[in-house]
Amino acid sequence: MAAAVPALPVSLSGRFKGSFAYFTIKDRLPQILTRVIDTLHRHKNEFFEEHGEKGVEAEKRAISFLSKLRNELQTDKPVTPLEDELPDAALWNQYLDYQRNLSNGNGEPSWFQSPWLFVECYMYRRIHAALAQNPPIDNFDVFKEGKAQNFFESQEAVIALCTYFQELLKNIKDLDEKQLKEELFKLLQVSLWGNKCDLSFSAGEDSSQKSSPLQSLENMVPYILVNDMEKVWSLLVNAKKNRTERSNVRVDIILDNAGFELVSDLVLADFLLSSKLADEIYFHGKSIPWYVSDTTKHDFNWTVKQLQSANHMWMSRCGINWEGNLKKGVWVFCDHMFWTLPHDFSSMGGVAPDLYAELQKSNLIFFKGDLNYRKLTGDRKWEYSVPFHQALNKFHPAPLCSLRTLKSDTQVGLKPGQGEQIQASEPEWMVSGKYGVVQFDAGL
Ligand SMILES: O=P(O)(O)OC[C@@]1(O)O[C@H](CO)[C@@H](O)[C@@H]1O
Ligand SMILES: [Mn+2]
Repeated sequence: MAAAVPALPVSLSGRFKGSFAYFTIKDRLPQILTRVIDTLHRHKNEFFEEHGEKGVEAEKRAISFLSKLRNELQTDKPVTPLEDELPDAALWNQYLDYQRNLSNGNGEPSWFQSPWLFVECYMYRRIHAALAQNPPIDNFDVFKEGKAQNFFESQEAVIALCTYFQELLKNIKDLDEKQLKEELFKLLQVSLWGNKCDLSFSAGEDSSQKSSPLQSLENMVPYILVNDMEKVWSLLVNAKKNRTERSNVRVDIILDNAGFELVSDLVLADFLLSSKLADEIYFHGKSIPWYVSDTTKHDFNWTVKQLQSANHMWMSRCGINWEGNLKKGVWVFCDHMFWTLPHDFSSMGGVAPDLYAELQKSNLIFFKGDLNYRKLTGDRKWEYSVPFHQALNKFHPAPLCSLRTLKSDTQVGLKPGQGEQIQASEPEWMVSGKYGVVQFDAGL
């Protein structure tokens, strides 16, 4: 007889009063909406100058749509179908129907009763609709200023990282395997801790990298709760050894935040190419503004341009090399609608088979950040010691590795008792961003 498939644990949700999801929906999401409304107010003159009265009217309509949204959220109203005609609207509405069926007559899906992942994604999709439906301001990214500010405030850390990296490049050809591995580990950690710098967590408050990103790495090792860096190294070294002329080693990076985190990911990607551990890197960003600080194509290109034209030799050297990588096609930026749908990744094969097939071509996929971790593991109340492979729930396009600082209360793959022990002395350990994981799954 086939072994019974264990039922999935319940989804995190605002219905659990006092949980992190509850506080996020109650406090942080309305705060984010208020900031978005303020941003539009502040740009009123600009809209007028650019588009005349039409621009101001569009701004007013967007603001009233967003105020209505904030009210629906705060009074726990049912989640309503999307009424716009954007390309993903039908998929969203199908997903809402699916949630209706799940609630099994227990009322309509609503902000505090439905899964947190669903309603939080839905809020960002409605913010997008507020703008996209209102030309001529339909291309305005309400989060752009914050992302740029985060980048500029991290300037010193960016300089420190670019300088370190350009020094490293000078003698990268002479490094033996042990030294290469050490450098990989350093840059993996910089990219991991770079994930502290997201803006939805702080509801848009300053969250830039102030100190040198390389200095304190050693002191932070004890905070890496699952550390699979050795596995990442073995995979890359073996892929390199087995590589033939026709089989390139391909690494994919599912990006998270713009600002310092993105720079740390680009440095990691450059290292993988320059060390010949990989031949090509595919970056995956968001096709609409998302979770305040996530990287869109515009943010990606803007960042490379900023580095290129920086008034600092090593920063601009990085930017010039990266632009070159994009031109040569050894770096590729992609976006896909799936990344901004509410589905967790176990449904990618069904909902976005083209994206799943694309990821299957990869030798190794890095998933950056907390939201990607939530989507990898379905955003559920897992026991801490459940194996990562099990929580992935059949999502295995290729070997993958999550680089994530803990900013939401879900975590798997810990040793028995490990989570409980930290919980006893630090009740905020899962949501403070102080802990991180480098968590690998080999796939099949
Ligand atoms: O994915 P990221 O940028 O690391 O984090 C996104 C995030 O701040 O947004 C949610 C809170 O609203 C949490 O899941 C998470 O902490
Ligand atoms: Mn993010």
